[in-house]
Amino acid sequence: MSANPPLVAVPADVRDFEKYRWHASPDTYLKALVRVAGAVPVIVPAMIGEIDLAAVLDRVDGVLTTGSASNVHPERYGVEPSPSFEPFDRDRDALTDALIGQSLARGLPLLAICRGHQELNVAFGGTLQTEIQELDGRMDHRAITHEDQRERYATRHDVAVTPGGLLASVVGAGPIRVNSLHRQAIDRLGDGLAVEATAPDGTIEAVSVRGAKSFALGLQWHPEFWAESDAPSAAIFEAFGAACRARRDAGR
Ligand SMILES: N[C@@H](CCC(=O)NCCCC(=O)O)C(=O)O
Repeated sequence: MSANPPLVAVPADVRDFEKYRWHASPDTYLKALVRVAGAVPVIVPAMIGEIDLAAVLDRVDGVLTTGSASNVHPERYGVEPSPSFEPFDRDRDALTDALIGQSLARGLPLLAICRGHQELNVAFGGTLQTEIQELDGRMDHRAITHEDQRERYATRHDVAVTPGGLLASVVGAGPIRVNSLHRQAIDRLGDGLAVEATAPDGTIEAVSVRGAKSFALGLQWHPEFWAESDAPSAAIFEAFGAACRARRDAGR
């Protein structure tokens, strides 16, 4: 561990188990931040309204929003809720919406993964589709059923990388092979976002924030899972870590 590592805020998911309510994040994201980005994650409880988020953002050098089995509540993008959009985590929705807006306004680096990528689109006024595997011409982007997470997170399809974009500057011209564990996807792209990668069925797989003051990338896939062994996944976490170090060096 290097001296004075950058600190990265990670919004917690809220889960009920073992008779307690937990505010927690999967360790795959935390390990990729520590081991590949060279950063220290700081898990932020999903208690917006009770915590001073500005005071947290004063002290961190970047934000990473994780994937999750829960979905952004459709009311956030103007769609009537129905069971096909469940499960929800409305406390996380509220936290990530504020974190994304405030971190970008401050010029903090942002890496938004899977649910986080969908949250980024909604934060910019975009919408999501649910059960995309049931739509004409679309692939099945869901995880396979398997006990072994390495099988669930095995790479499934290529993505075409937009030439000249932020992602291309990190992973090269592509295409790159990615994993896929989602049933929702971007429908209408948020104003102010740029498409950075697409799947063969047209699914928007990566976005960046136009005119962002720092690194700001959303990815529908999961580079965290293979960040220690897959070159494009490592490059993404290394680039995010470098942006966080630059932010730290510039003064919080
Ligand atoms: N719930 C959303 C986002 C998908 C996501 O973040 N997946 C993370 C992995 C969850 C798992 O272990 O299956 C969607 O389904 O689109």
